[in-house]
Amino acid sequence: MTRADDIRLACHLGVDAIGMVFAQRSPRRLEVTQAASLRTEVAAGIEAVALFMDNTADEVNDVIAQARPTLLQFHGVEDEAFCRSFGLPYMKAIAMGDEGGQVIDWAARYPDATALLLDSHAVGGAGGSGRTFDWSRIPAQLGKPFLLAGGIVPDNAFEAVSVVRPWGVDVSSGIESAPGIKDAARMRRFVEEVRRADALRG
Ligand SMILES: O=C(O)c1ccccc1N[C@@H]1O[C@H](COP(=O)(O)O)[C@@H](O)[C@H]1O
Repeated sequence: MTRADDIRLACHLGVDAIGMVFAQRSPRRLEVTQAASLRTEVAAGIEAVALFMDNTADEVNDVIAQARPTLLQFHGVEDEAFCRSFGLPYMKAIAMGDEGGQVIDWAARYPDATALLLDSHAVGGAGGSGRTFDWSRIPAQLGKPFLLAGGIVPDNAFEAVSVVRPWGVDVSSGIESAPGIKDAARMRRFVEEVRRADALRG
C-alpha cells in the first residue's frame, strides 16, 4: 500500500497483513522514508510485510532498519540463504506462471520459509500483474502454509478461498483503481467475500 488512508481502512477491515513494495520497477515502489512514515499507520498485531524482488542485502537491511517490517516477502530469484539471512520470518513467492516448473521442487528450496506465496508470474517475472494461474496445479501436500496470489479480485475471492483453501489470499491490483491506489469499495468487498468463504469452510 502507498497511502495512509488505505492502510487505515485495511486495518479497520481486520486484514492480517499489509504490504509495502520495494521491488525496483514496481509502480507501487516506496522510498524507504515514505515506508517508515506509512509504517506508523499499521495497527498492532497486523503484519507489516516488506516485498522485495532481487534487491541487494543493503537495501533490505535499510528497509528493515527504517520501516521495521515484521515479515519479508521475496519475489525474485533470492535463494534460501539470502532470504533467511535477515533474521526475520519470510515468505517466498513461487512462480506458478511457468508451466514447466515443479512446484514441490521449488518449495523444497526454502525450508525456513514461514509460508510460500503462490503467484502467477513466470520465473524471473514480476508479480502484481492481476493474472490468475491454473489453481489445479497446486499440489495437495506442499508441506507448508501458503498464500494464494495472482489475479484475486472481489469477484473470485470467494471461489479462490472455497476451492483452493489457502492459509491466506494476497491481493494487490484486484483492489486498485490505479497501480498503488487502493479502492475502498473494492477493498471492503474483497474482505467480505473472503469472510463469507471462511464462514462456510468449517
Ligand atoms: O505489486 C507489485 O508491484 C509487485 C512487484 C513485484 C513483485 C510482486 C508484486 N506484487 C505482488 O504480486 C502478487 C499478485 O498481485 P496481483 O493481486 O495479481 O496484482 C501479490 O503478492 C503482490 O503483493
